[in-house]
Amino acid sequence: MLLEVSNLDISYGEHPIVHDVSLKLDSGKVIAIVGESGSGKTTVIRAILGCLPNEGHVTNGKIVFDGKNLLENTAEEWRKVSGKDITMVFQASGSMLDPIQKIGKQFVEYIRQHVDVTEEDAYQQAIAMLKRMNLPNPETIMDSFPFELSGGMNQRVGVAMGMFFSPRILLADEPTSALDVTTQAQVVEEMMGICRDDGTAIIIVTHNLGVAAYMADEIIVMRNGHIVERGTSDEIVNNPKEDYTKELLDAVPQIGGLAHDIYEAG
Ligand SMILES: Nc1ncnc2c1ncn2[C@@H]1O[C@H](COP(=O)(O)OP(=O)(O)OP(=O)(O)O)[C@@H](O)[C@H]1O
Repeated sequence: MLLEVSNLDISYGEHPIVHDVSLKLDSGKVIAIVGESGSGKTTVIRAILGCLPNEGHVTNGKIVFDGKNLLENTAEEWRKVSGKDITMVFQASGSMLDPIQKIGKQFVEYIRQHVDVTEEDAYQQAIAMLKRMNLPNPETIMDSFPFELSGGMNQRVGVAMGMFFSPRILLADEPTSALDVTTQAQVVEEMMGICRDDGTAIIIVTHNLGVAAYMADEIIVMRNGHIVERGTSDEIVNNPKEDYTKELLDAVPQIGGLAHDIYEAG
């Protein structure tokens, strides 16, 4: 088992937010965590990456990655794992990219933080990764500021950085939410293609049950910090047990009528 999260409780300050969350993830598999805003989805994946905000802390449970409980990691051990073995693509790619630095400078620095390569090598490798994300004219992109690119392009840059080290686990926090439906589908497709090639496992956090059903082997439904239902995409979309899950499915028109169609297509 690549990742095993058991009985995780998380608080912000004195307030318990996430209760008794468990999940198991094998290499190459995809789990989607869905649920309404504030249900605790992002908090769970931030805990897995060891990047809860200051006041956030795990109060109970284990996060075992590759046989080791990450919660016992020293700061140095976390640094080695996060950004390389476990990476995160953020909601708005903008939040990952510095708005006042060119993409190329950021990408090259990111690479050189983790591996000892020359600037030129890092540059060439970054270009190759942008090509894998189907970005046209990667040299021009490297020479651009984030605000000079479209949302879809920034998103692809974020995914390219997140995938650069062929992480064992990619944590994707609504990686497509800022994009229109067609671009969403393309970016998801590209991200999954690279993950399949590299054997990367994914945990994706999303409001979009269409995206979840299309991508995921397992869907976990969260509400108020609790897991209320879980199952295969087929089970959740075609045979939901909980009223809450049914409500999320009923919201499908709001997500473009995609859930069923996309699942059938997938
Ligand atoms: N830094 C923080 N300090 C205090 N409370 C927080 C903090 N971040 C999140 N929370 C609270 O934790 C709860 C869960 O938030 P979280 O962001 O994990 O939910 P989410 O399901 O990912 O929501 P969304 O879909 O809107 O991103 C919310 O009630 C939120 O107000």
